[in-house]
Amino acid sequence: MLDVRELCAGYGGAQILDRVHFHLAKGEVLGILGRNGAGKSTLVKAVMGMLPETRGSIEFRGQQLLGLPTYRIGRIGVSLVPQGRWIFPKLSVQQNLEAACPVGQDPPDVIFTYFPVLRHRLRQMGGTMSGGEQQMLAIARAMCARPKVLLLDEPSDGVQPNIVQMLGELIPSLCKELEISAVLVEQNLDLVMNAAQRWLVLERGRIVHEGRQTGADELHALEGLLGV
Ligand SMILES: Nc1ncnc2c1ncn2[C@@H]1O[C@H](COP(=O)(O)OP(=O)(O)OP(=O)(O)O)[C@@H](O)[C@H]1O
Repeated sequence: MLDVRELCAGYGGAQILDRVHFHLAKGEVLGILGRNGAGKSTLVKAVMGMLPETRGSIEFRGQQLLGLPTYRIGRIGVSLVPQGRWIFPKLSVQQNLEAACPVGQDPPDVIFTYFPVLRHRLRQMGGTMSGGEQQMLAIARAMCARPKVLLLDEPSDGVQPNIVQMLGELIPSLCKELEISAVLVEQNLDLVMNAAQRWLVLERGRIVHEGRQTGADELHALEGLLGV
């Protein structure tokens, strides 16, 4: 679904990502781990076409995304759930969802299958919802564009543990059932090991580790790399 090669990106002449390389298979959940400032958010922003200083190659089903504006990348089938959620706080849940739908389309019903709480909150202002509920809204909003690739940037941030556990079960089942592939950027090791089939560790903008086994050795290696 996504084939990223030699990706370099940064801000104002400062290079943050250094020749990042990965692929994402259909229906796969790929974790991206790393300490604060490692470049995780920069990676998803670069894929979304939000950073002008991006070089390398980002292919989505064989189509080059590099150089396309963000709205085109969204229309082609890649959706971002940004860190901090960025829902519209003064719009209702319904309006938040409608704002993300292609013109003339309603929010897909399937979002209420995965997030039934939203159906009962359609008139509530987004900003009055809890952190966990806002995260569900942010994921549901991204699904309104009917993406084939979801980029989830630290969905556990500011969310209580029971909802994080729920996300750990929901993300892989949603991807499997709807044939969506996901890049799951996280600092929460448990969430990544529960939800992802494979994970990469970024350190100062470079991939320094790739794992897929959930055993004690891998956990120990990840804890060392992440300093937890
Ligand atoms: N808009 C910006 N302008 C300049 N530098 C930036 C900007 N955004 C991020 N950076 C720098 O890029 C580096 C990587 O930041 P990034 O947000 O990608 O890290 P991260 O791994 O997502 O961290 P965290 O887990 O804390 O969110 C950091 O050194 C950060 O200070």
